[in-house]
Amino acid sequence: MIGRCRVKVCGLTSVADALMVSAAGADALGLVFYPNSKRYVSIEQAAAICTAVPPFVATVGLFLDAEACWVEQVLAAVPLTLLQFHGSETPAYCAQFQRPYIKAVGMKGLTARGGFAAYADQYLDAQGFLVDSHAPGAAGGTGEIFDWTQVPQDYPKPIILAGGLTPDNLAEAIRLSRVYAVDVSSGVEARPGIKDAAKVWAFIKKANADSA
Ligand SMILES: O=C(O)c1ccccc1N[C@@H]1O[C@H](COP(=O)(O)O)[C@@H](O)[C@H]1O
Repeated sequence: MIGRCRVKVCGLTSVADALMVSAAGADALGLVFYPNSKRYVSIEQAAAICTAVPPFVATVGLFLDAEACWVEQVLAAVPLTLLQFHGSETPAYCAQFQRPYIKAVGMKGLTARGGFAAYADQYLDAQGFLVDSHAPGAAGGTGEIFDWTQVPQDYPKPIILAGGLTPDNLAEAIRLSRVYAVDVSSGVEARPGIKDAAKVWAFIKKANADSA
């Protein structure tokens, strides 16, 4: 990692939380379009959030093994900057929307760094890879950490670290992983889908202090 570690805060469900997280200095906000999630947002809520966020804060739509027509429906109504595919979506599936995207990679079981590269290399047009704690092929968003020393160090595309990050463990996570960005959801919540302002500010302050 060179320079500041960027921060994505995921699982926003209200305009008020989106504005608070933006004011705290987040680079990106995540909106979960996976209907089984406790952080699921409707198209109407998501459109209101995207309209309200200030310039230069990216909006990221998270999908998990969604029907392509659901992704298209969201894209038609919500001005998203980036897509995040968090399931077992194939490279062809991810590419079909012709939008910038990141692919989540489950690190559990991918113990060798070569395993990561063999998987990630298939997604030729991905903008980057989000490494999370789930097993390959399993659903992510478990709130668990994994062995941060296994985060790929020399992969040629940006790596985003996710999974169980909190204001308390972030410094160690950044030190060991040296990633381009971190992504947090449950670690800065008061309860699922509702962010805790003090935790959000503490998390972003730590990210700024412990990178560069
Ligand atoms: O947030 C969810 O509900 C979710 C559901 C299904 C897949 C991913 C989900 N969230 C993403 O999971 C990682 C880790 O989150 P956490 O910080 O451990 O709670 C992150 O990328 C979230 O965006």
